[in-house]
Amino acid sequence: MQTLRLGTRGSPLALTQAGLVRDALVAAHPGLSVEIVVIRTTGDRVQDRPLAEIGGKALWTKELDRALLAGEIDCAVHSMKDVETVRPAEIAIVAMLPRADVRDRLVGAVSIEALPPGARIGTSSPRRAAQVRSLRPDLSPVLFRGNVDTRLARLAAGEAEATLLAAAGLERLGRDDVGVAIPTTVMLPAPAQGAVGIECRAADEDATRLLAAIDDPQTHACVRAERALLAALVADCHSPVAALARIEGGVLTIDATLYAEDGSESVSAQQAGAPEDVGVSQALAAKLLELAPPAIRQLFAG
Ligand SMILES: NCc1[nH]cc(CCC(=O)O)c1CC(=O)O
Repeated sequence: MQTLRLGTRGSPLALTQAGLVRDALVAAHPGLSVEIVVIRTTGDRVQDRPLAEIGGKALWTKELDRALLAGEIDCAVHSMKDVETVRPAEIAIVAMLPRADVRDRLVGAVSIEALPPGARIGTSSPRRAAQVRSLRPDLSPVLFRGNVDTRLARLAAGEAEATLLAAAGLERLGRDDVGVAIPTTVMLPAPAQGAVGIECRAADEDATRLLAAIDDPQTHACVRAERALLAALVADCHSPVAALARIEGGVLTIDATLYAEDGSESVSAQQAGAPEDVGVSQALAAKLLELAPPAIRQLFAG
């Protein structure tokens, strides 16, 4: 019997997502054995500082990349939202599970408008901080890191009046009773939010074939377009950028908003085209940068 070693981070959400991938693989390939291998990452170790300070990039992927390239695992599961835009050439993103709810959930109030004046919002996301301040300049973002349970505990301990969490993570942890979903028209999500991706070594034909069977092409095309936008903006998961693609009638439409860090300014645009055409995202990036005031433009495109 063939065994596939599936690398993952060790957080409760990562382990749940790895379980979903294993179940999908076993359903697609009866007789395949999938071994889940937990790899500890820098992002999991250091929880008390903003991500950008710890060295910024590759916090969640570096150790998994190393294990993959060293042959200790055959594939790696990631929340696509946390995967850097530029990946090593030897590693290929082969498959994505069907996307979960892409929205953010507000925990602590029924809506952003309902929050008391000056309320503290626990988040470590520059996007969420800018978005709440663009909606309510009186609100004050405070640094909140750690996994979902840690953040909810810090909220319960009174360290903030509210926090924002991805609906996808809450749902996968069976916590969809927590908070209220904010419509994407009010708060556009992070690029790739709600998508779980699986990578393998680009040269590994066996793993590529096994993983291809569980790929959701619609999710993959939308997330590819959102990531191509980040690449064209020279942005990453620490940039105040929101983007969401959808496919309807064979046409991919992508919406995006760039923010000034304090949320005082923002610029939004939309672009549509063929799902496989990265030119759609590149055209959108060009449009956004052209419309952006200097305070926003300086944050992007290098
Ligand atoms: N950066 C942390 C992170 N990465 C992926 C998710 C949730 C799951 C997802 O968006 O796919 C979260 C937590 C959150 O934003 O609430």
